[in-house]
Amino acid sequence: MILINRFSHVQKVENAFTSTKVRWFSAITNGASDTRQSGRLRVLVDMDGVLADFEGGFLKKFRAKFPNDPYISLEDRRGFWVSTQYGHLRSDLCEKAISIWESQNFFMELDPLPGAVEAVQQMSRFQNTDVFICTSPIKMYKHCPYEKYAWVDKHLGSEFLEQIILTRDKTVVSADLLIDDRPDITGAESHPTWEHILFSACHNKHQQLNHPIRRLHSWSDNWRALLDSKQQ
Ligand SMILES: Cc1cn([C@H]2C[C@H](O)[C@@H](COP(=O)(O)O)O2)c(=O)[nH]c1=O
Ligand SMILES: [Mg+2]
Repeated sequence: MILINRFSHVQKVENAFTSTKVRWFSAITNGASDTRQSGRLRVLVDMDGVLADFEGGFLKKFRAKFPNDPYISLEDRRGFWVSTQYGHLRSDLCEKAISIWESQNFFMELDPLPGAVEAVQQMSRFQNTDVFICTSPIKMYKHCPYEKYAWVDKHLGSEFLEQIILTRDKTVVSADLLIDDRPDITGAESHPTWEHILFSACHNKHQQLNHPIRRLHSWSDNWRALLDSKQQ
């Protein structure tokens, strides 16, 4: 009898855990209708290249660490992957580039992009609007995930630590808008719920996109109008 009772207790805990997991999972993966039904607008804001100056920080540290090697100015940057373009410049530069963002303090010391902190703070104070910072960590996890949290704490405040989503697949996160500088955002979900707003960056500003996509040219651009356009 005691054994049976113990078993049923374990079962209950397991069932509760499973149903919590299912609810949590569906909250993350369900369609836009969920966020709109709640009457709230959900906005995902990318970090590298949107809030934090990844490209500027990279170039400064690359030139300091490898002063005798060639580099690519921000004017000449093309394509999302810095490592790929440096690899084309000279094959050993790909690894050297990677060593920069794998170093301690790289992510922590990135400067905020002009107007980024103010825009996100204002956006998060809008009525019926939830803002999340949605960012992909590098696979070398020794410093990057910690430093991304520390960066948000430093520049946006500890209350924003609740709003961080670290994922290497943004397509499975449900929202109305994703503001991101990467032109091709793909993943397990072929029909993400969000509309991708391409944030202009040195690497994408010349790019002609073959699918219709709205751009935000900088944080001085009219991001409020983009949010308004998604309000029901
Ligand atoms: C340019 C570049 C970036 N990465 C890494 C650095 C960041 O962790 C992610 C980009 O994240 P986001 O959320 O899409 O902004 O990618 C990289 O590994 N190699 C590169 O060349
Ligand atoms: Mg980015």
